[in-house]
Amino acid sequence: MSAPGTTPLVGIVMGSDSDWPVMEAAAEALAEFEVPYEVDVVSAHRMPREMVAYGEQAAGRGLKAVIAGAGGAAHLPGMLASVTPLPVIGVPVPLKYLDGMDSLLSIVQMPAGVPVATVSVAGARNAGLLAVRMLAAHDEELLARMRHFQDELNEQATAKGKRLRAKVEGTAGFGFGK
Ligand SMILES: Nc1c(C(=O)O)ncn1[C@@H]1O[C@H](COP(=O)(O)O)[C@@H](O)[C@H]1O
Repeated sequence: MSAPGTTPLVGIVMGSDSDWPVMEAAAEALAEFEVPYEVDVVSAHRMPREMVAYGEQAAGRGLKAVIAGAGGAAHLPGMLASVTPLPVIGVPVPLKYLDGMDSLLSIVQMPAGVPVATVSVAGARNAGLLAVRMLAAHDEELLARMRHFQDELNEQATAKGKRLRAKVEGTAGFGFGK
């Protein structure tokens, strides 16, 4: 899936459609920055030949980064990283057992030479934002939008401090955000 008439720049893939409720946040982050993306199910375990083909063709199709999410024995991100020269961002998807620790450790502990940028368990939004930053390194307009986004985060955090001080002290007391 990608917006009509646009070439996807980021591929969001996952081991199963059951990962979508977690992975959707990556798509939302990319959409906020109007970065075209595609989504698909690509499992290293269940469809290894298609997984290899996806990884091998990703750069040639114009993708600049791949976000790969999987749960349990999450080999998908690492296997994709082994067949594409593109940056791969891994999202550990938490399942019913082990709270995502299994996915996290499967993704994060890659052998030297095959990097996967692992985000937190269920951290798909950060995966999307990291992909935006990667693209922004070569795109001044996107860089400006990321700076604006960071300024907004700063304002929101400052407002939280102000609200908390007002609640605890009765008035907005001393603080950085005063
Ligand atoms: N970890 C992997 C891989 C893989 O790494 O290739 N393929 C599927 N899966 C994971 O299996 C879980 C259960 O999948 P089902 O819900 O389809 O049974 C999902 O979280 C998926 O990412």
